[in-house]
Formats: sequence, structure tokens, C-alpha cells
Amino acid sequence: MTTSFEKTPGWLDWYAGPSRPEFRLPDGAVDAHCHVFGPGAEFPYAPERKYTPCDASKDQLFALRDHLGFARNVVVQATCHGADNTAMVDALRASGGLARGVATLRPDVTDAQVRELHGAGVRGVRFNFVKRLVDAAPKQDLLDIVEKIAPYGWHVVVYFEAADLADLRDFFLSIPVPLVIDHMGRPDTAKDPDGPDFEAFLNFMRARPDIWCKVTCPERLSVSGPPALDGEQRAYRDVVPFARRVVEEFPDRVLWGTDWPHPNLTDHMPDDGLLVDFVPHIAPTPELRRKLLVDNPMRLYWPDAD
Ligand SMILES: O=C(O)/C=C(\CC(=O)C(=O)O)C(=O)O
Repeated sequence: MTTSFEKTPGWLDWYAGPSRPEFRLPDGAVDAHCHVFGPGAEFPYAPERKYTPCDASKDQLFALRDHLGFARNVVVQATCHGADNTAMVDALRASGGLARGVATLRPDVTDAQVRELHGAGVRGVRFNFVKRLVDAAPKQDLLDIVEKIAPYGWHVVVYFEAADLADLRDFFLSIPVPLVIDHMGRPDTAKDPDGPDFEAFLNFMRARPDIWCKVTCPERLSVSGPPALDGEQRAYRDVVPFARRVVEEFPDRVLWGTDWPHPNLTDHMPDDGLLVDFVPHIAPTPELRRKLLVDNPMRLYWPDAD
């Protein structure tokens, strides 16, 4: 039986025909945050999902990787696939070792299942606290999951909004494995990057040396734009000071990724080539760029590669 899905109204398709970046990525660069969606007919979307995406297959992801000049991908499970990691795992297996994954798990996951995911290339589990994307999970369930993944050396990826950090901070710090924060904890970029809100985020990062941060998603965080479209080389200027502060203070624990195929965007869909051109603005030296794009993701996801 073939299932057909209708995309959530207003949701934009990913940008076909992205430009070739002017910024040449360093050899071995990793797109450390991207997704695969379906295709729904082959890998159905989860019944509990809050949105229905447009399909974005592994082959389309790998074509984008090659077009932009990345060597590897980290494929992050998105909520529209719930805890069914099949599409993501299928992408990892097809990548010939060039993709690692971050899964969503339920607390009843067995050791055999975790071991199989590890064998496929999964290295982390994602806990999502963004209310428009998921219903809240009991904290004890999450800690039970941590106990199951810790023996495999995995980390926990957390996705939350800035306003919720104060409530979540102690819970996060009780998680006894490395943490990776999605999209800088979604700061309000209309506020001062040197003000108390972002300082609270930086303080959280200072609390432990194994808290990493993805300096990703300017297209979601920008208030004043301009968008990465039509050759715009000064896109998302308002996000730059936030990301740059993180990169400069924590150069050895930052990651970057495209977030392709950019779920849930309704305002505009960025040209991924121009998104890559955003990177030198937040990582202004070749050394910072090498750490952000190559050394750090390789240490976290391919520690055994030479
Ligand atoms: O692509 C992202 O990281 C961000 C998302 C989607 C998401 O995380 C999910 O569905 O799991 C968002 O903010 O809507």
C-alpha cells in the first residue's frame, strides 16, 4: 500500500537549484545538522507529528552535499518521523560511512536496538523541548534513555527555545553525557547579544566543558534579514554577533550545518549556497572555520577516522 501525505499548508518547499557557494569549504567539511524526510510513500511520517513536510530524500541530500562541497553529513531525526528512525538509518547505511545520525528514542528501547543503531552510525539521541513540535516527555523517561545510550559513548542533542532555558538548565546539567545544543538555544536576536539573556545562554555553556553548540539556523533566528536569496552576501546580519560570540569563546565545541530541507519555514526558503557563504562571517579566521566545519564534527562523530 502506498501512503500519500499532504504537506502542511503554508510550508515552503526546499530551494531547488541552490547557488554554488563563493566561500570554498575546507576539505573534509561536515554538514552537522540536516534531515531526510521520507519519501513518505516509502518511509511514512509519524501519526503523532505536528507537521507534514515535503519529501526530501537521502539522494537529494547527498546531491546537495556534493554541490555545496561538504564531505559528510550528520542526519538528525526530525519530529515528523517521531521515534521511527528508519528513513534516517536508511540514509546512513546508503552513505558509505559518510553520514552519522542522531536518533529519537522511546524509553522502552532495548539494548539490542541501540546497538543496531550504533552499528548503522547513530551517535546521539535528540530531546526536543520546542512546544510547537512535540508534547512534553517526562524527564524520567529521558533519563532512562540516557542510561541506555551512555555505554555507547553517545551524546544528547537538545532543542529548546531561549525562554525555556532557565527551567531546563538544572535538568540538562543532570544529564551525565555530552550535550549538543541545537541552533544556539534559539536566542531572540532582536535583543542585545551582549545582554543578560544571551549571557545566560553563554553561562550555561560555561557550566561544563562537554556542552557543544550548533551555531546554525540564521534563517530561523533572523528578525531583520535580509534573506539568503538572489545572491545576497550580507544575509541575516542580525544573527552574526550571536553566533560569533559563541564561536570565539568556544572554538572547540561549535558545529555548523545547513538544516536542509529547512522544515517549518513559511516566510522564505534560503538558497543553501548563500547559507554556506554566511559561515565566514561567524568564523572569521581559517583556523576557526577548520575547527567549526572539520575538526569539531570529526571529533564528535568520527573520532576513529584518520
Ligand atoms: O530543523 C530543525 O532543526 C528545526 C525544526 C524542526 C525540527 O527540529 C523537528 O521537526 O524535529 C523547527 O524548528 O521547526
